[in-house]
Amino acid sequence: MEYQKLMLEKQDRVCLVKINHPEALNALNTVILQELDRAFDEIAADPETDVVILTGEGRSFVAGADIAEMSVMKAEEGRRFGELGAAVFRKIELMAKPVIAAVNGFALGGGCELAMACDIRIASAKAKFGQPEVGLGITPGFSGTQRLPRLVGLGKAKELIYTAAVIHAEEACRIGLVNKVVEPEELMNECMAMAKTIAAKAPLAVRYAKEAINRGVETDMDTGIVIENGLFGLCFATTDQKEGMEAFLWKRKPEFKGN
Ligand SMILES: C/C=C/C(=O)SCCNC(=O)CCNC(=O)[C@H](O)C(C)(C)COP(=O)(O)OP(=O)(O)OC[C@H]1O[C@@H](n2cnc3c(N)ncnc32)[C@H](O)[C@@H]1OP(=O)(O)O
Repeated sequence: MEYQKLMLEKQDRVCLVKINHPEALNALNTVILQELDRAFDEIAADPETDVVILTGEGRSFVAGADIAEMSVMKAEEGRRFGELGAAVFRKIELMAKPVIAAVNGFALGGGCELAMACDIRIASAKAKFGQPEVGLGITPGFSGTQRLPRLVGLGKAKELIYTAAVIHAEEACRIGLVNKVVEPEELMNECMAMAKTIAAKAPLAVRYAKEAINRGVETDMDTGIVIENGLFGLCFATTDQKEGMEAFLWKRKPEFKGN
């Protein structure tokens, strides 16, 4: 499919999605949000992709939602813009295939929210994170008020959102907002290595694990355990479960087929 503001590249069952609007530090406008929506539908249906890496072109991951576009919005338009971003990010979060955010620079406002919708965040040592919205007269609007407390805890999330503080990658890692910080020149290698490690595992088992974790954290423990039981059981209907266990018992490498 054709995209104006995204670049998609596939390699070894990994799809790299790059937001390509560097002249505005990859600020998210309506066109980019709609293209992300379309791209993630395409990737979800692509039998050749098991893992996704999401990053930004140039010196920024995403410096937020497009302030110029938002500056002229009235209440109803603002609400609809928030709903669009929230829906696209939820699609990314719930997509069966794991998504790694390769945070190469600014991840502010909608950019931090986009990174949080991904499963795993690996950051360049140069990356900066924050929810600066209250300094613009708005709240976070692409689900940051919901995902940040779940990732870093209530007190830290409130501090970051109320003060609009911008923090460095190391601090983001210390508080649990990112998984790992690497030197800028190592970022894509590191993300690709992790993506390939995941892609070498049984794809359906990885997808069921993602579903169990995602649905489990949104419910109580007993319901979460029931969800896990169901998905664990489904694994035994796959040929990859037979292959994985047979390979272990015969002391050989498994060859997963994704079914
Ligand atoms: C629901 C979600 C809501 C939100 O996300 S609200 C937005 C939250 N984000 C922010 O508040 C960050 C806004 N951007 C900045 O504060 C600064 O940028 C940076 C600190 C990230 C970088 O500063 P520097 O290195 O001096 O670059 P530069 O000259 O400010 O930016 C280069 C070009 O990028 C445009 N740009 C940057 N961020 C945005 C944005 N979020 N929306 C629209 N445009 C943006 C600028 O205006 C400029 O453009 P030009 O060269 O034409 O002057």
